[in-house]
Amino acid sequence: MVREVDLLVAGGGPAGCLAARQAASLGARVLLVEKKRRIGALPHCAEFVPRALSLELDIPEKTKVQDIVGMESWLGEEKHRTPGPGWVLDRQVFDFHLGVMAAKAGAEIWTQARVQSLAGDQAEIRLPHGLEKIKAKATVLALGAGSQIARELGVEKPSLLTGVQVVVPLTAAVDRTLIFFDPEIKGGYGWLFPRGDVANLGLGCLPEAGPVKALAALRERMLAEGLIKPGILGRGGGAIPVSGPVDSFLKGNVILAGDAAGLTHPVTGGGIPQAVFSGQEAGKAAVALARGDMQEAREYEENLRLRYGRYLTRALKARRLLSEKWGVAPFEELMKGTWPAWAGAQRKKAKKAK
Ligand SMILES: Cc1cc2nc3c(=O)[nH]c(=O)nc-3n(C[C@H](O)[C@H](O)[C@H](O)COP(=O)(O)OP(=O)(O)OC[C@H]3O[C@@H](n4cnc5c(N)ncnc54)[C@H](O)[C@@H]3O)c2cc1C
Repeated sequence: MVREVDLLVAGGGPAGCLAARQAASLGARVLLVEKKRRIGALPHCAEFVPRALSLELDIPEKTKVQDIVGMESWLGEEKHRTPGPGWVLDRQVFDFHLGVMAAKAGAEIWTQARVQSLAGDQAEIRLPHGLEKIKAKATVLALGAGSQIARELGVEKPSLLTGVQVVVPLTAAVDRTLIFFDPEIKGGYGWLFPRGDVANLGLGCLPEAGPVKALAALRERMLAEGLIKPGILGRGGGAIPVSGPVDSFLKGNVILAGDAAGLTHPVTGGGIPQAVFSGQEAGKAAVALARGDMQEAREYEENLRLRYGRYLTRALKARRLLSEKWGVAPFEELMKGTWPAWAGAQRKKAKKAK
């Protein structure tokens, strides 16, 4: 038997959950499918979000584990302190909370449900008890970075950095995100994002640059600096897309959102705010698409470009510096447009110096 819905949402990360919530709250019959056992189970993430995200989404206190006052970037021996307030979240709690919001709005959620194929309005979902066939008027594709299903729809494979991360005990409280640029971390950077007594210590770099070895070296450095204690409480990692937005966010009756749409920042690897924005917008657009309103559905592309076009274009330029000129890229060039607050602070400093 084929199950019919208005909207199929593929993937239960932030983009998928918010698309499902938005569409369900507009009255659509929504089915969200997630391959993991639980929404929010072990997301690959350093878990930092800027405070500005709260303008778009109510972020409950229970999802925040650490207040962040700013950022400290290490470039060799140089250290730059810049503004950049935000929070380190507990992504497991955060993503689950978004799933609950979607369910409360009326979306039906299936876990341990893997999208096996997607063609036109037909999808096959692999569940523990067998295969389910779904007929959907529209689909939101929010399967994260580099999915095979996206490729089958004609989405080009993005360039991916390999992200690796460990959870380590801190020696003392830290209230900033620490960022490390180092020639050993080729094509990317390292991070230490505090979360109470522990921190997410990780890096993203070119896969061929030996991410595991580079992370071991970074951990040794942090131990030598006295920032962390010995021991590893957890390990994780994942792919970080860094080639920018896909050529089209609409593929027939499929709408791409979040990492699947290539919205991750090509230098910082940050993608939660873009997943939140695009998920909500994709939910609205998918409802329009399901009732055959192409005009409104196309506004999705326009909204994404208006909101993130310039930001991501500038970041792509910085990414090129990171890939091509690594080792000689001046810090200020690298950072241009990457963290706007940083740029603002530098401008003020330069004015004062004059
Ligand atoms: C190591 C690392 C650190 C990061 N740190 C940060 C950070 O500090 N701040 C930040 O803003 N961003 C960070 N990011 C990026 C951030 O995690 C993503 O941008 C964000 O999760 C994107 O949300 P999404 O909903 O698009 O995709 P995802 O969160 O990846 O969700 C996709 C979902 O689809 C599911 N799925 C995949 N295939 C299938 C299938 N066939 N069938 C059913 N379900 C499927 C997956 O299980 C997953 O739950 C980091 C990424 C990595 C890898």
